[in-house]
Amino acid sequence: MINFGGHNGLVSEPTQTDNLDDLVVRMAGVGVRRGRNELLAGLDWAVELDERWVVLGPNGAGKTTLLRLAAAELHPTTGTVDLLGERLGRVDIFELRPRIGFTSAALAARVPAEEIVRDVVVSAGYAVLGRWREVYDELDTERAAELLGALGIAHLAERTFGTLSEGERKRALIARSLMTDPEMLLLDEPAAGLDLGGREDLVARLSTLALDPDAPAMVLVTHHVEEIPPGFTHALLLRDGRAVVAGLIDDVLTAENLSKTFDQDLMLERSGDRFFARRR
Ligand SMILES: Nc1ncnc2c1ncn2[C@@H]1O[C@H](COP(=O)(O)OP(=O)(O)OP(=O)(O)O)[C@@H](O)[C@H]1O
Repeated sequence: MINFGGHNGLVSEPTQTDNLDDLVVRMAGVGVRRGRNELLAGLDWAVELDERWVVLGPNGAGKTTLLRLAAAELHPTTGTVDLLGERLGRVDIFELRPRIGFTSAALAARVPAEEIVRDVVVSAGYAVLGRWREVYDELDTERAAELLGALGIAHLAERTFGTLSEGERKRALIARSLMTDPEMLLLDEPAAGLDLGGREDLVARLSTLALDPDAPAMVLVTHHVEEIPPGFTHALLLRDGRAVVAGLIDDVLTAENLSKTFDQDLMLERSGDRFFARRR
């Protein structure tokens, strides 16, 4: 079990009046435009502290753009984005970012191949990447070891990042994203490129995390319903930069909604707490 420092425990029992304090993401009327392209449009979305969201949609739907907004990497062209109670545009993003864990293929590509895995993880606490000559605090080094253990790759701590398999890299970067004990964890296609065993292992580990009441709020982007870890509570389906539907996973994940989102006649099956989809 990972020690999350208990920041969730500091929050008082939610009541109707302080519900707003529990919002880790609030987007209102959000649009992102680049030239003539509307990457996102008219998006209203809120994520609460104890929620685990999956964002599903076809290629080009705007999923990564949405996650980059939630990671304070991007500003909206229209509308407002509040993250952890702070309004984007009014807050110092360098203070905000350590409170948000983020993994993506873009981040993986920026890790120098010769970086030692333990340093990839521990350097997150210092908001750096590829600066392995930092002198790290012993407690931070211990936490990095604990996180690598929780993700099943403690034995790879001394290896260089470049020698890891795709699946091992993903796990190392998830460990890194948890290093700062973030209040929100954003995962952009964490299972992309993994073989069946690697995917199943990652889904199981993310499920353990999702079911841990002390874990941060989570948002996971994927193209595949098979990659939804048990314990995820909500889903947002995106198509052409717009929300098709959003809400509790059991209400949102239907064959009809998936068919609308992916513009195909799809069947959806549920086996236990996992989902499977195919063309009708
Ligand atoms: N800087 C840009 N200028 C113009 N168009 C852009 C820019 N960045 C992204 N886009 C377009 O915006 C759309 C949404 O991109 P985004 O990466 O958010 O989609 P996605 O749902 O994550 O896609 P994928 O599943 O393929 O990763 C795409 O059509 C993309 O080509």
